[in-house]
Amino acid sequence: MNVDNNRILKDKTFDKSRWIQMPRNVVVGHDALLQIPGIIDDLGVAGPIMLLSGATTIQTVGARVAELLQERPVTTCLVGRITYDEIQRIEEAAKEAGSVLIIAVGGGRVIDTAKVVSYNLDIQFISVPTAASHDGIASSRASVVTDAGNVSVAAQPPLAIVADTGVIATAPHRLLAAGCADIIANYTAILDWELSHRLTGEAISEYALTLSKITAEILVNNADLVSHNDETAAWIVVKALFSSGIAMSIAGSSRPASGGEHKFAHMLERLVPDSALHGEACGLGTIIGMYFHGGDWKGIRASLRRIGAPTTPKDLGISNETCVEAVLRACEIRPERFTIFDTGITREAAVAAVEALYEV
Ligand SMILES: NC(=O)C1=CN([C@@H]2O[C@H](COP(=O)(O)OP(=O)(O)OC[C@H]3O[C@@H](n4cnc5c(N)ncnc54)[C@H](OP(=O)(O)O)[C@@H]3O)[C@@H](O)[C@H]2O)C=CC1
Ligand SMILES: O=C(CO)COP(=O)(O)O
Ligand SMILES: [Zn+2]
Repeated sequence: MNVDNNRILKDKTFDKSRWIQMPRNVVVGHDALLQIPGIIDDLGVAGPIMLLSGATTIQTVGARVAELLQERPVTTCLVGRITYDEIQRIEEAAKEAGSVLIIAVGGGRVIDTAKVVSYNLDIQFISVPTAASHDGIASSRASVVTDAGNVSVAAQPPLAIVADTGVIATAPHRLLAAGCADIIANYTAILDWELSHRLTGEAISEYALTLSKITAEILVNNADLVSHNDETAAWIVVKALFSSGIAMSIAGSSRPASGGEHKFAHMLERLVPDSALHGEACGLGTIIGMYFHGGDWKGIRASLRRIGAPTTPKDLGISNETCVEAVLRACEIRPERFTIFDTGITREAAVAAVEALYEV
């Protein structure tokens, strides 16, 4: 059943209520894909299935999942950019096919699309990440691209997550490094949340905040283990992405994992679409955000470098000027979310921050 995570039920004695939705089955490990038919049976969902995937992932993992489901009625749909038009197109296809369950096999775009479509149609969905590239694997939020930039919308968390570490370990290392950067972003996301709490009185959830922070710390402590084509590395990163997603579900917002560094990343995506993976842009934003907070930005940069994530505009193939523009215009994204990027940064300060990225 879909719910508004922030629904407030008025009551005479206690006027606060929150409905937190969490995944029911989480299967992580080698050959976890093989568990999908059993998981569907365990969930007791019977009827037509919509298999959502991406243009690349359908050819490998999506095809394997389709084979595992060959006894069942399955409609396959490929997801492009996650916009409201695209969501509507997939909703229509799911309605036409009478789908009662969505299985999302792919990266963050595919999984976020399934979250919104399943929420709108009030049907269930299973998240099958093909890469550890983002922390939306488990969360009840989805990020949708609009003309005004990315918006974070309430959505349905997966009823089950199937993370096959064999699959994830063979994905390009760039995706794993981006997932790590999306977690490292939690450092500045929580600093921004605390800043907003102090300056604007915004409510914070200590549980969500602490979980988000510990998740980033554990990941950074294990950074040396994050190597390519290694299932242990896939394990470590998937656990962190799951944990960060749960922090968002507890908060009922992406606040614990998305602050100014994400606003910067969303603006960069708007200025130069597809120049970076989501996590890569967030990593760059985290160094810059930490620089403005006066924190250990060199430590953040060192962790990102160790993992193999980009740390300069040059690494991403974009100009310093574009990066400065993204710093200055990050405040246009989700203006209601107060962060260090919303404090009136001057062009001189933005240029200095971007130049500092190259310091040895
Ligand atoms: N809701 C939330 O809480 C969160 C949402 N997000 C969202 O997630 C998205 C970012 O996710 P991300 O995964 O980086 O981006 P994408 O979903 O765009 O995936 C990036 C690319 O990786 C490819 N890919 C995925 N898995 C594999 C694999 N095993 N082998 C080869 N290629 C593969 C995809 O292929 P294909 O063409 O098949 O798609 C795609 O081309 C953004 O839209 C972001 O806003 C991010 C964090 C949190
Ligand atoms: O990416 C996220 C957390 O990593 C959350 O997405 P938003 O920035 O769209 O809220
Ligand atoms: Zn993110």
